[in-house]
Amino acid sequence: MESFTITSKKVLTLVLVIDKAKQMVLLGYKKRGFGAHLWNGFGGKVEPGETTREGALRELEEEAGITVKSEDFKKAGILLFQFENDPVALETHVYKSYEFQGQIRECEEMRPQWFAFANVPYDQMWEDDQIWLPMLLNGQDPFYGRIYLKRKPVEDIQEGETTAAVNTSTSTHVNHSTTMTGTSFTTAQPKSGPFAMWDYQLVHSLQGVPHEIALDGTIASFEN
Ligand SMILES: CNc1ncnc2c1ncn2[C@@H]1O[C@H](COP(=O)(O)OP(=O)(O)OP(=O)(O)O)[C@@H](O)[C@H]1O
Repeated sequence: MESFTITSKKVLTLVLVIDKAKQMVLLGYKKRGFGAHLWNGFGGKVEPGETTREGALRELEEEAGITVKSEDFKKAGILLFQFENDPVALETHVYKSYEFQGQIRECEEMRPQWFAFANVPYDQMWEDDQIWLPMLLNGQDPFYGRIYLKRKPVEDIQEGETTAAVNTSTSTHVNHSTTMTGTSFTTAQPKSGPFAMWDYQLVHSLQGVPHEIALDGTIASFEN
């Protein structure tokens, strides 16, 4: 795991708005920047002086034009993305809401669209989304974990690439402990995006959501 050693992290947010009655989730097509041409939740970097909650609500308003009342806005998980040969990890705080106010609108960065739970475009999303988003949609949150990604060879990220099925024969590593041990699966072939998921450790937590994941993966405290 030498090539996945990290020395610092950036704090990011990711927001999923869900229509429970219609069993649909609001995603955004990222038009530019990191993760361009992929569907994802709404979010971005947390600014100095902002809490992750405030940052998540601001990004949702900027990118989808909608607001969520504080009491409806729930922390669903925290994910530490580690990239091969990159000492800076991305600590992503995931939030969810079943309610929202305002008019959904497109912006320069994101094009929002509702998807039925059964039609989420996982083949046009970050590979890790297919691991944790079903958990969030099925109410198996909160969760936390680490996800390891490798940069794809350039020839694999050309348009029209064939997408090999991900090996899901081993079960997803979801348990009720607070440790993050065990390996789940390694993708046979990269799917979408500039990075391929290499490995992950994901835990369905009964204690709430960790405040943060330390660089060595340890968890100090939880919030509810
Ligand atoms: C590696 N696997 C991943 N899987 C799922 N989601 C991922 C992700 N890696 C990053 N993300 C999300 O992508 C957004 C990037 O945000 P990003 O555009 O960089 O931030 P922000 O809008 O502040 O950027 P600008 O400052 O406008 O450039 C942000 O929500 C972040 O959580």
